[in-house]
Order: sequence, then structure tokens, then C-alpha cells
Amino acid sequence: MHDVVTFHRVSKRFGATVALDEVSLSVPEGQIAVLLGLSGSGKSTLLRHVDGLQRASTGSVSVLGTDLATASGTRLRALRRRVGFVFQQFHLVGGLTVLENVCTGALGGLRGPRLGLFTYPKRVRQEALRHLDRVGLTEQAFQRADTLSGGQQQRVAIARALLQRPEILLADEPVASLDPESAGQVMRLLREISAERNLTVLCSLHQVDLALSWGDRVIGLRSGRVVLDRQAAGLGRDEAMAVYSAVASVPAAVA
Ligand SMILES: Nc1ncnc2c1ncn2[C@@H]1O[C@H](COP(=O)(O)OP(=O)(O)OP(=O)(O)O)[C@@H](O)[C@H]1O
Repeated sequence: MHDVVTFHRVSKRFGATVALDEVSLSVPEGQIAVLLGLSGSGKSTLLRHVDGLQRASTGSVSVLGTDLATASGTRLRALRRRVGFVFQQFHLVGGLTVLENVCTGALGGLRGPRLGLFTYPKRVRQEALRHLDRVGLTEQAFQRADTLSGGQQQRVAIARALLQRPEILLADEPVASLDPESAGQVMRLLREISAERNLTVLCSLHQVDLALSWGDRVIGLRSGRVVLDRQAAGLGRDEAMAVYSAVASVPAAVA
């Protein structure tokens, strides 16, 4: 398995704030890497460096073979089409149908604006329906997106991201606004989709139990630093608590 994301001594400063501090890590193809950390630890900043939404102050980021520091605007746009993003707040258009929301995932590869479902090519609509089926929402396809529950809306957002045919999926606290049951369903879905497509997933979370249950690997961040980086499988309760301590309070100790 080759690495699809590599950070080498990446630091990011916003004025006096150090959001990322000498972060080095590599993520191999197909892995689910969970970024675990408290609010403000740098999780979102790290994710935004993967698709070039933010640029490192120092250090280098390479994604799918592209060095982001030297990539042209065209190259960066092409790269972004290969990287999907889902967010805590789903970012659906509430007044549009579920199916139309999914279709918007194809916009990066189409020319011109699309107003209305039937302005999308048939192949796009068919593919969108297949992804809706995969996330278990076929019956809701023609419902307004804002009539769905939070968990359902996040599944729509995942279907929309899949329409991009991403090689990497970034998920920024995808379950933070969901109840525990819906959170588990969304994390299970991400895991299944990753396995089916060999899709690499970088997912930020606050919850240790979800990180251990659904991640292949847990990367703990505190004050922009990687304070823990290890496989999730086989971690016992005591070790799980150590994971939590590492990101929450105890002085830095890289496992
Ligand atoms: N655009 C920005 N301008 C100034 N400071 C920023 C900016 N983006 C992030 N920061 C700061 O960088 C630090 C890391 O923020 P980041 O959003 O990456 O943390 P996080 O772990 O994702 O937090 P949360 O869990 O609350 O989303 C914080 O101190 C934040 O205030």
C-alpha cells in the first residue's frame, strides 16, 4: 500500500497562534485515520491542508503525488476533484431534493451552472441514485433535504461526496451533531465504503470510543502537535483511557 498523504514537518501559524506544530505523518491508501483531539487542537486545520484549502507556513504536504507547495492552480483544482469533504453541518441545500443535492457532487466535473434536476446528465442522475441506494436513502430521493434527520442528511452528504469519485475522503467531525445511534451508523457507513472502494478516509472526531471502534489508526493532536499515533485495533480499555489522556491533558508522549 502506498502513501496517499504525506506531511513533513508541517507548521501552520495564524498570527501568534500555532495551529499545526511540526506535524509529520503519512497515510497509506485505504486507511481510516482518525484525528482525535479537543477543540482547537488543529484537526480542521490539518484536514484543510490535505486539499490545499490552507497552505503550510513551513514544511511540505504531498497528496496523491502532488506537492501542494509548488502545485499550479490548475493542478490544485484537479487534485481537489479527487478529494471529497464532508462536514459537521452537512452543508446541504435544504430547499432542494435529496437527489439534487447528491447531483451537485458532480458540479466540479461539469461545465456551467445547473438549475434543476433534469439539467444534470442522465448518467449523473443514475449514479446519484446508486449512491443514494448505497447509503440507504432511495425512498427519500425526492424529499426536500431539510425534512431529513441529521443522520440522514449526513448520509446524503456522503453520497454527494461519492459522486465526485474521490480517492480520499476528508470528514471534519462528521458525527458531532448527531445522537449516538446515528453517529454509529454514519461511522459504520464510512468504514464500509472505505473497505468497498479502498477509499482513504481522514476523519476528525472528539469521541475516543468512536475513534477506537471505527478507525484503523488514531492520531492524537494537542495544541497542533501529534502526541499519539497508533493502530486502533486491539486497544484495551486501559490503553483507550491512555489515548484519551494523551490528547486531553497529560504532557506530550508520542506512543
Ligand atoms: N483562519 C484562522 N484564523 C486564525 N486562527 C485560526 C484559523 N483557523 C484556525 N485557527 C486557530 O488554530 C487553532 C486550531 O484550530 P482548528 O480549527 O484546526 O482546531 P480543531 O481541533 O479543528 O477544533 P474544533 O474541534 O473546535 O473544530 C485554534 O486555536 C484556532 O483558533
